[in-house]
Amino acid sequence: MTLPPAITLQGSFTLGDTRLFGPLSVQLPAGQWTCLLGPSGVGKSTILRLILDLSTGGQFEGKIQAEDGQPLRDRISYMAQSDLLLPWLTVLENTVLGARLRGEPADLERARHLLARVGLGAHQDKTPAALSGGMRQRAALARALIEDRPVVLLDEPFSALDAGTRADMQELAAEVLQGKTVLLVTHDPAEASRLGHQILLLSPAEATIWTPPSTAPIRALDDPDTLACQAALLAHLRGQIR
Ligand SMILES: Nc1ncnc2c1ncn2[C@@H]1O[C@H](COP(=O)(O)OP(=O)(O)OP(=O)(O)O)[C@@H](O)[C@H]1O
Repeated sequence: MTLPPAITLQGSFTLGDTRLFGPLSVQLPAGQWTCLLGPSGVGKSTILRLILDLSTGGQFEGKIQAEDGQPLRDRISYMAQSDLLLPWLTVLENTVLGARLRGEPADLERARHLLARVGLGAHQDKTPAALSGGMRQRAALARALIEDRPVVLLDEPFSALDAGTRADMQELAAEVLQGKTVLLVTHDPAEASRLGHQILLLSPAEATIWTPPSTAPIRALDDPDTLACQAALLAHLRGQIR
């Protein structure tokens, strides 16, 4: 595996005749978690799709590059907002789908281990239709975590989970993805305050840096600085949409 690179995105994005965001500059530090927040529809998922070089329905003018100058293609693991599980495969088969699509041997032992860690050990032979929404999201998380890629893009990966499970999955993701360059889209100020080495607030005009707590992630849920960051961030976001 190559070392996790820093990534820069500079430019503007237009949908039809309307500029959605930019010109802006986003820097993702190497080997760190960046949490991206912003109002619904501002273009957070679009930024992930641009980094992935997937279709967006719009036009991007600018550049996206890894600091090491190497292509990002084949170095990214992605968890989309919808789970994208294949309905005819079991949970275990969905977890190793990436290897299967690449024609590589599947690491079933690691897949089973990760499924146990996300609480789906007893459900690995079921199809997605037999799972709840939160269980499907955890299956999609296991599929993203099993890919040993230096860059990881997560689009609201914990949004369907109950509070306790969400905290557990944040801790698991922080452990498994330690040292990788991670971009996490979230609407949750508590999540960003807990997980972010860097917190970015996206608006149509710019991406601004919100100062995270001075301690290293992952931070304790009851850490006073983390709670203060969460409260201040929420107040700011509420002010933005009023
Ligand atoms: N494939 C597409 N074709 C055309 N327009 C699209 C497409 N995908 C997204 N859009 C539009 O692009 C804009 C930004 O969408 P995007 O999903 O990036 O926002 P977001 O900030 O992630 O929103 P949310 O927080 O609600 O998930 C929205 O106006 C959306 O309707």
